[in-house]
Amino acid sequence: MEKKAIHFGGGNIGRGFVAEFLHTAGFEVVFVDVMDSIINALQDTKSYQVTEVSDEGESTKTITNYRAINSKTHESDVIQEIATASVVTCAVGPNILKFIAPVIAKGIDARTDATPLAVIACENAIGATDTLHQFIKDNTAQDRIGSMPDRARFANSAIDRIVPGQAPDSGLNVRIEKFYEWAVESTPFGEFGHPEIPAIHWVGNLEPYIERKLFTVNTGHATVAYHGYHAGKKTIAEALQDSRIRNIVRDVLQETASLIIDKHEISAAEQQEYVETIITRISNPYLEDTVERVGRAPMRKVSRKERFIGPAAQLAERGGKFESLMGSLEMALRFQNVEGDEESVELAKVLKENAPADAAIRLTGLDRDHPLFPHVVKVVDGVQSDAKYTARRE
Ligand SMILES: NC(=O)c1ccc[n+]([C@@H]2O[C@H](COP(=O)([O-])OP(=O)(O)OC[C@H]3O[C@@H](n4cnc5c(N)ncnc54)[C@H](O)[C@@H]3O)[C@@H](O)[C@H]2O)c1
Ligand SMILES: O=P(O)(O)OC[C@@H](O)[C@@H](O)[C@H](O)[C@H](O)CO
Repeated sequence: MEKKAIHFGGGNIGRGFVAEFLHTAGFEVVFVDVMDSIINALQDTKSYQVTEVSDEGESTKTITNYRAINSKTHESDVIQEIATASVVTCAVGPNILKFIAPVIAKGIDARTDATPLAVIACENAIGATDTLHQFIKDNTAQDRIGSMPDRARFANSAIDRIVPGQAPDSGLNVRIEKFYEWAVESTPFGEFGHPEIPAIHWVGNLEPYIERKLFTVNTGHATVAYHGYHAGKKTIAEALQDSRIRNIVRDVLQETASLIIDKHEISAAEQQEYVETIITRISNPYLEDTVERVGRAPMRKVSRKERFIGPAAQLAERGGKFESLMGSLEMALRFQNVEGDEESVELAKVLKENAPADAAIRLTGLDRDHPLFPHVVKVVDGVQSDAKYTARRE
């Protein structure tokens, strides 16, 4: 029987990463999305192309063997597909997990197969599958929760590949970088074993992988985006041509490197090599990745476990340096009222309506007695007091 995977989110990383590797592993991929244009395009085509772009040139793969369902209008079809699939993945954004959980819960509940479904959330967030799992439990009858491991197993993942926004005329085709890394926990599958997906690096302990990725790739990327946005740069590659921004990124990544080396027993030389690879990757001029895409959703990005506060809080607890991370935080807080970015509008409102300490708590989730807290309050106060922003507060 053909293996079937249900993938939520037919966007950039969904089509350009997850579906590509599921397809290569021999799965039929059933995309689930809520956007009519994507569903219609997937239903009307038999293939799309994924093109890797680098200074070595371009290389194109054709993705076939997929279907697509709109969960807004065809929920019972999605439940049926999940009930008979081997894998469920998603790449919808961490804030959307609560919305996809009810239908996944119903699909899991309807399963009769002896092998549990493998559920892997592919989001930029620590413990995204755990978060989804909790939402699924919240949507499952109490007397069915104990036996859920017979029907589904949940594994966290760390996913890395830069997929920028695509040109408006590109249709379903995706231009991406060549590099990729997909690390997934193997232990949740127990005696059943993990699904066979060659692109996945199966690991016993995911924490070093996800922290290293989020606190290097995404901390660096977001730092360039926010500093670049304020310097009037259009793309990440353009921002990195500015030596001031390049130096800032290096300083920030030195701070997070000290945490990663200290906490995860990764050698200084290995981390240095990783940092150099990341700087080269995000400098890739062929990707045309905009500062708005990389800076998107600033409230998520300044939250407790995320790319700035996550490492800075741990560094503060360990007596490490985090000044440059506070500089990135400041620039993130100035990413306000950006067209098309709802969180940037909400961020402006929170900063306008709250005293510094209250805004700091609301935005970062830090406790008042955390050693990082006074430093964050100072940054918030500085942004609120800035003449440009004071005008908006009155
Ligand atoms: N783009 C990258 O470089 C990259 C790399 C690694 C990880 N990620 C992560 O992958 C996730 C998706 O990012 P992206 O860049 O592909 O974003 P995207 O906006 O291109 O894709 C998200 C997709 O999810 C769909 N969606 C929204 N609500 C939904 C719902 N309720 N049910 C089903 N589908 C729904 C959207 O319609 C869209 O097609 C994010 O968590 C991001 O951090 C992105
Ligand atoms: O997807 P976000 O909004 O969490 O972060 C924006 C980018 O940093 C991100 O999408 C990277 O391109 C990706 O994480 C690279 O693996």
